[in-house]
Amino acid sequence: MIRFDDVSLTYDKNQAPALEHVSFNIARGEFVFLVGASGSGKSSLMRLMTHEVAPTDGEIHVAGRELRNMPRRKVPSLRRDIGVVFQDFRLLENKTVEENVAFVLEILGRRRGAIRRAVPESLELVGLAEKAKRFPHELSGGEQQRVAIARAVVKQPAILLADEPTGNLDPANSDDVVGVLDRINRTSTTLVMATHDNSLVDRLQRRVLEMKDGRLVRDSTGGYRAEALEPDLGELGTRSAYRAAHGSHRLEETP
Ligand SMILES: Nc1ncnc2c1ncn2[C@@H]1O[C@H](COP(=O)(O)OP(=O)(O)OP(=O)(O)O)[C@@H](O)[C@H]1O
Repeated sequence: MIRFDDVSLTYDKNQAPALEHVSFNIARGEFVFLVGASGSGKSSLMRLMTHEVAPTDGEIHVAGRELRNMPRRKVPSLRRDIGVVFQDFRLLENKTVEENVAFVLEILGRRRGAIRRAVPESLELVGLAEKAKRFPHELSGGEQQRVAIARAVVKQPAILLADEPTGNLDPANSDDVVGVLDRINRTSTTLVMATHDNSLVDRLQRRVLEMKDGRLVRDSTGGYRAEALEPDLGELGTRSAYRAAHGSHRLEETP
């Protein structure tokens, strides 16, 4: 689903490379932690995945596309397949929870009926169906992050990138957010989460990619390998699994 082959990235020729000779392969449905000190290159990896920046060297494949030679006009289609969540939530303060989530689909030009169905499903997935009419400032940090997650997954992306999603949250809210990410991963969404929270990484026992000074220094695979559990069904498989999960996950499972 995400493959890096000997990827290097230099932002500025007068500075050391941000990434050097990075290679890994993330299969469909995996949950991968990206760890490493500040400045080690975690965000740069994510920026390469969304084609916000292009590699200086090496090849990147994301959701069946080779990014290095990808024409600019194909970038929106790549980004439809990727949801992104940031540390600072980035919600629109003058819109309600449901309007924040609907906005993504409006921009994508989805029909009103489809939006009316998708938004409550997405809010239910993150356990916030009953807060649809609230404004962001009326929610806790953890709830705001869960709205941001609902917004990221409402378009049913194959991949969800979370860059320090618990960085601004206390332990209880962090647990809620990680519980939601874990649930989303179980709908076959490939999940990559950058974090500084070692206790969380230890607890979840998933694959860890560790960066140091722009190099990949550790790739440990946890107990769960999605490709061993499920055949690769392509996009259709992802969507149907997502819908099946929407039907089966109820609010009482919400942490
Ligand atoms: N837009 C940019 N222009 C120039 N250098 C950059 C740019 N973005 C990042 N860098 C440099 O690239 C290196 C990797 O930064 P990156 O943001 O990927 O690290 P990080 O591991 O995500 O750090 P943090 O945990 O603090 O978010 C750093 O040396 C940083 O200064």
